[in-house]
Amino acid sequence: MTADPAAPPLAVSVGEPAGIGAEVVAMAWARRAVAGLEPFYLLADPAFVAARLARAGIAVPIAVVEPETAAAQFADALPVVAVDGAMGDRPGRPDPADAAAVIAAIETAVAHVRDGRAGAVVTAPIQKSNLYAAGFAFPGHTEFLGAVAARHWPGAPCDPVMMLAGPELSTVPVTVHVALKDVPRLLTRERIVAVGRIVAGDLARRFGIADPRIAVAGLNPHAGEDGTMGREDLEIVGPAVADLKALGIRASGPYPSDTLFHRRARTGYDVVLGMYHDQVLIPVKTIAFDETVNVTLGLPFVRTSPDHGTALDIAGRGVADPASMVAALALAGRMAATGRTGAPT
Ligand SMILES: NC(=O)c1ccc[n+]([C@@H]2O[C@H](COP(=O)([O-])OP(=O)(O)OC[C@H]3O[C@@H](n4cnc5c(N)ncnc54)[C@H](O)[C@@H]3O)[C@@H](O)[C@H]2O)c1
Ligand SMILES: N[C@H](C(=O)O)[C@H](O)COP(=O)(O)O
Repeated sequence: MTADPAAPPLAVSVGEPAGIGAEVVAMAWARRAVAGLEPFYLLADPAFVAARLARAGIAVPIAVVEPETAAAQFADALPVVAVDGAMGDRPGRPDPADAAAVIAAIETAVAHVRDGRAGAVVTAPIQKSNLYAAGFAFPGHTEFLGAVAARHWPGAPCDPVMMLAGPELSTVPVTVHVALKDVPRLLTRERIVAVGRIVAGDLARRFGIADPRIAVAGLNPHAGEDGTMGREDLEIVGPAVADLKALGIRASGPYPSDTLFHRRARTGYDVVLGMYHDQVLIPVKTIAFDETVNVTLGLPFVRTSPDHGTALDIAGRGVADPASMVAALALAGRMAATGRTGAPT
């Protein structure tokens, strides 16, 4: 892909300051040329970023900028746009005092895209429990971004759908950040169809897969074994697959999920729609933890994220692998370019 010099840079929210976010963003910047990354800037407290990079021994210069001057600085330094609020350099020790600035970074990234100052949002991981402790009312970025988008793009479709996109496997959970015991209650024919439609539409529009093959995983062992191991696959998942087919979408299933992810099975579809988080995030992270990207479909803007979390256990040491952040930045750049030109790159 050739970078468009007129394209706005990508806005990257720093995520949990006690985690590895700032470190993997700086290390991704160091790989910008070899990875062919579009210009990006980090939304954070600049004093925190400087302190963390020094502590971690990451020799990346930073430049405090506005979004409009980020691209010009990108060759020489990691551009940092200051957010409201301070962030503490406490590796491995999240503090609810940082939560307001962490949330402000995410909100600001979206506002910058809305205003045309940024081309896409890339988020470094948040420590969900730390934000909850400070009153954050959303299970994760995915749900929060849906609410922020609805505010900034009134009337536009905003139904966030999580997709984990890896080099060999891409998966979508229909239910996301909910307790396993609540999944059967939350699983409806209508919701499976709604998610399937968003996946089919966005894979065509944003990924250039014109008629994506969607394999739908069953909820129960052996997809219910004809109703003997749970009736949801007969009564909810199966009818939803039929509805998707009736809409002209190339959906199939429900399939037993234990045999849906091996190498040969993976040649038969473009994406798996699963019924709950771990059913489809375990295989994708097991196959390619370092390269997989979390993409939010169903929004009026592009958002990507690495697939890993805050990695509190290794924060502050400069040893985190930035590969998934590099992949998230690269994918956001490609998706933003597709949005500008209408053609997948
Ligand atoms: N996008 C996001 O905001 C996001 C994504 C996933 C998890 N999380 C959050 O992160 C927190 C911690 O989650 P977790 O412990 O389940 O998963 P985790 O991904 O943070 O860590 C799991 C293991 O993988 C290692 N690891 C993670 N990323 C690494 C990297 N880049 N290089 C080297 N090793 C790496 C960690 O050291 C740890 O041993 C939770 O609050 C969770 O909700 C946030
Ligand atoms: N469910 C994601 C995962 O395990 O990788 C992660 O929690 C990120 O979710 P958000 O992007 O919604 O924060």
